[in-house]
Amino acid sequence: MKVNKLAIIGGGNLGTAIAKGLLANGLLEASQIYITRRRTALLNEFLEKGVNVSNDNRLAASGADVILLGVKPYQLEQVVKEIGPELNPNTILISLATGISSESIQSFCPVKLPIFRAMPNTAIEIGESMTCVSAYNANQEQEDQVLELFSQMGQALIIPEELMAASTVLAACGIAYAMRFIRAATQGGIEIGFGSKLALQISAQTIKGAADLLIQKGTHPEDEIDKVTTPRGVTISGLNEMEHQGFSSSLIKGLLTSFNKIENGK
Ligand SMILES: NC(=O)C1=CN([C@@H]2O[C@H](COP(=O)(O)OP(=O)(O)OC[C@H]3O[C@@H](n4cnc5c(N)ncnc54)[C@H](OP(=O)(O)O)[C@@H]3O)[C@@H](O)[C@H]2O)C=CC1
Ligand SMILES: O=C(O)[C@@H]1CCC=N1
Repeated sequence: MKVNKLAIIGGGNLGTAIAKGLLANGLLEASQIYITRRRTALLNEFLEKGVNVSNDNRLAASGADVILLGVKPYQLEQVVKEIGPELNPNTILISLATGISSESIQSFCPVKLPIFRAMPNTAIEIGESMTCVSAYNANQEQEDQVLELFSQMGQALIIPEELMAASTVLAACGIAYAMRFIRAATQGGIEIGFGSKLALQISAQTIKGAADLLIQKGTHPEDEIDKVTTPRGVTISGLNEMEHQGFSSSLIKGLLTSFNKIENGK
C-alpha cells in the first residue's frame, strides 16, 4: 500500500501498539507517522524514534492518506469534527472505537469519504493481531489497501459491520480472557511445585503451542484434545472437573456479558 503520511489521533494503548507494529516491520518510516495525544510527554519514546509527536490533531491529519482514530468512543465525535476541515473524499478514515457506527462517523464529517472500522487487539504491537475490519463508502481498492495494512501486523479480515461488536469481544477482549487463563494456570502451577517465573514460561508457551497447532494444521480443538486424553488418564479427569466447575460455561457467559455491554450498554 502506498501511504505517504499516516496519522494516529489518540496515541493511547492501542494507538501506540499500532505505531510500534508499523515501525517494527518497517512498513512506514518513522517520519511518515504522526501520533497525537494531549499529554505528549507520554509519547517521548516515539519522538526519540523520529515519529512526529504532537497535540495538534489538525496538523497530524493535514494531508494524511490514512487517519486512525484511537481515542475513546465518547471522544470520537469531537475529534472527528476537529479534524473535519483536513478530510477529503480520498482520505481513508479508520476508527478503532468500539460501538460507534460508520454512519454516525460519516455524519460527523464534512465530506463523504471511505470509513473503516477496525478492531485489532494489542498483539498488533508484535505483528500478531487478529484484526477484523468493516468498510463503508469504500471501493474495492481502498478495502484491499486497508486489509493489506493490517495484514502486515497479523491476520486481517473484512467482515460485515453488524459483526464488529462480536469481533470486539472475541478478538480484542479475547486477549484479556486468554491472559487470565494463563495467569490462572500459572497460579495452579505454583501450587503444584513451580516457581512463578517458570510456571508462567511453561503456561504461556503451552498456550502458544496449542493455538499454533490449530492455526497451522487447521484442526478442531476436540481433535487435538483427543490426542492428549488417555482413557482413565489424568488429562480427562482434570478436564471433566473443570467442566463440572463451569469452565466453558463461565467463558461463554463472560463473552456474552461483554457483548451485551456493547450492544445494549448493559
Ligand atoms: N485497548 C484495546 O485492546 C482496544 C481498544 N479499542 C478501542 O480503541 C480506542 C482506544 O482505546 P485505548 O487505546 O485502550 O484507550 P486509551 O485511553 O489508552 O487511549 C486513548 C488516547 O486518546 C488520547 N486522547 C484523548 N483525547 C484526545 C484528543 N482530544 N486528541 C488527541 N488525543 C486524545 C488520550 O491521551 P491524552 O489523555 O493524553 O489526550 C489517550 O492516549 C477505544 O475507542 C477502544 O474502544 C479497540 C480495540 C482494542
Ligand atoms: O474494553 C474495552 O472497552 C475496549 C474494547 C475492546 C478492548 N478494549
